[in-house]
Amino acid sequence: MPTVHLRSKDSTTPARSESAISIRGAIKRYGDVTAVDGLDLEVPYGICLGLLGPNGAGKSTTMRLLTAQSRADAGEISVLGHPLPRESKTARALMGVVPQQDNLDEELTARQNLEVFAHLYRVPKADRAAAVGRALQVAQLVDRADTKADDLSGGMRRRLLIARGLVHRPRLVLLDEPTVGLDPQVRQELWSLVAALRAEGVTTLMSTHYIEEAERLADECALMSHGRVVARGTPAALIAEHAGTHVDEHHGSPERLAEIADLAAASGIRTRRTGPSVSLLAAERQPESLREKLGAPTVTRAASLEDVFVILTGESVE
Ligand SMILES: Nc1ncnc2c1ncn2[C@@H]1O[C@H](COP(=O)(O)OP(=O)(O)OP(=O)(O)O)[C@@H](O)[C@H]1O
Repeated sequence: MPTVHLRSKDSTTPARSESAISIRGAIKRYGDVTAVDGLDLEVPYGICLGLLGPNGAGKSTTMRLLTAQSRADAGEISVLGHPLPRESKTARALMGVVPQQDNLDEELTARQNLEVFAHLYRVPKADRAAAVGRALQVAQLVDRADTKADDLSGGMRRRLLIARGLVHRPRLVLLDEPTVGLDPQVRQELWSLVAALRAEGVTTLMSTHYIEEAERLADECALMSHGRVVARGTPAALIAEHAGTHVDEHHGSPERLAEIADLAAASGIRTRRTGPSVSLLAAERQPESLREKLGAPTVTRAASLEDVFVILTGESVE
């Protein structure tokens, strides 16, 4: 990964807000569906916050509210100190947005795609060539600058999409499911790109339903379920609070597993079903009496963010 400078040079003039993003009590309804349901979210400057949640949790809707593509039915939202929707134009010009859907112009080359956005983001004419050159470097597409987007591989297009959102060196970047549907190798490449942003101190809000992605890249995670944040903290803190230090997995017949789950619940120990086993979270907290009734677990393993995700959202993971 080349050393690239992604952060805005104008960071000497930070907005006078405490958070890069502030969402208070936001509600967004689509007919009978409440996609965002009283959402509170503060993103301090300089961190990468992972917005983690299952499909339908409201992550994309939250992103759309922040880019003012959607208007909240209630609540207060401000981005880089600019209240939305009143100052959405200013806010949009200051942030970089990387959408979930690939919306590159396929007829244009990589360079031309970046030029169009440098223009849209009002990069001064004299600086545009340098901005585009830097973005090509970020995307590692210097050699493919004159290739039409249509002829780039899936991974190259994703990198271009991210670099396009960075062409004006924004202080805040919104990444909506940056690696959804990509193969593991391409995902790894994009992770280095996001890690570079983080190292540069660019504030990043990244929605994802890949737990590993959040665990690797995010300083903090906000776990979203049914339109609101149900837990927030560093991955380590979330694991310690909700899943303890270790998990006991018990295998057995379906009847035995149901019995184990009932016994654990009666002792206030949370469980999750994983295929042919039942897992006791924070197993170190189980009383001796329960341990005696259950016998030795089949496997004992370290608690993970996946355990937290499953227990708090009630969803399984891919
Ligand atoms: N334009 C829309 N019209 C109607 N319902 C919508 C619309 N956009 C989102 N929804 C609904 O709002 C809820 C939240 O959707 P949203 O796309 O924000 O979730 P998500 O967490 O981003 O999930 P995914 O990972 O699948 O994108 C879902 O029930 C979805 O069907």
